[in-house]
Amino acid sequence: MVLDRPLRIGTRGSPLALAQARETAARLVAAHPGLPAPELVPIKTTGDRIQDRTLAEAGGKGLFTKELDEALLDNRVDLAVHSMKDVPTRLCDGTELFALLPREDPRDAWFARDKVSTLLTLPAGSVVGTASLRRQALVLHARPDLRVVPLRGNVQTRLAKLDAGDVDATLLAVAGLNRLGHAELIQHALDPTELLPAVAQGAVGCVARAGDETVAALLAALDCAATRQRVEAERALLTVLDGSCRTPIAALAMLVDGRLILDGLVASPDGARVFQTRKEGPAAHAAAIGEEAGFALKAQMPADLFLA
Ligand SMILES: NCc1[nH]cc(CCC(=O)O)c1CC(=O)O
Repeated sequence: MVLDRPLRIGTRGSPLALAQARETAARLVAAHPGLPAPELVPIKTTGDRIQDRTLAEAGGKGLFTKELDEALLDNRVDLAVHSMKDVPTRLCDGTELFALLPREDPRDAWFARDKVSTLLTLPAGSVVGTASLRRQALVLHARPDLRVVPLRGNVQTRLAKLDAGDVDATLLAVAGLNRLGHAELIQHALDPTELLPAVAQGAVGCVARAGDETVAALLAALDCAATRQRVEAERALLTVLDGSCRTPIAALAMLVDGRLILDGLVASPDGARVFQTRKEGPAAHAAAIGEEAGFALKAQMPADLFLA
């Protein structure tokens, strides 16, 4: 398939978003020899503008996707590249998810200012910086004696704040550091049994206009089936729980010999209460396994957890 003009790829302007968009462009060109080099179109989203409060405080869904959806629907871009972690379970009407790139490492990476302390050995009373309610809840669950304060900004900003002594430790997605070419900065990756990742962490998705057959066909070559099954299961769990920014939810699906194993968790923001489930089945039933896990969590959790 050959297009006579460059594809316009909508992306946020952060270094990580640009790296993901560049990877998508490179994969498109590799899959479709003769395709004109795609053009990157950086677009600022509401999530990029909010710097004075955490996103949970700001509320609302699609803080990192809305302006990219608008650009798609206005025909200013042909596709948008997203961290799937930031994409609401219900996509914007008129858009469709056409490809998931091969998933990166889904785990969270740990950074201590002293470069030796771990989540378990950090001195009592130490301050962990994170704006993620999930990371906050799971850190406090493991270590109720630590303090969690909001820490926002892109990867570089947060690591600079750690160096400057604003906090004693922080967490970032391993995937982000790997995709930025900074794997060497990772002190260690937290095991999912210790800190279960966010739904779709490490997955990158390509969204385009529903019914755009040309772009759909170009993106079909990029879709990773294993990633799709894992992300489908995790997002089905999230859909059942109607995940809002205010509820710490975590899920991770793994594939083993054609079977999908899904771990899911909900917690109170203070980490005092954690509810977990594990469901498994044939990988082809990914969505059903996700729903089953979601309902199992819903059955365990007290209603006030959603309001906490
Ligand atoms: N909410 C911000 C965000 N969205 C995706 C990633 C990392 C990359 C990924 O999970 O794919 C990050 C930063 C982080 O959590 O450290």
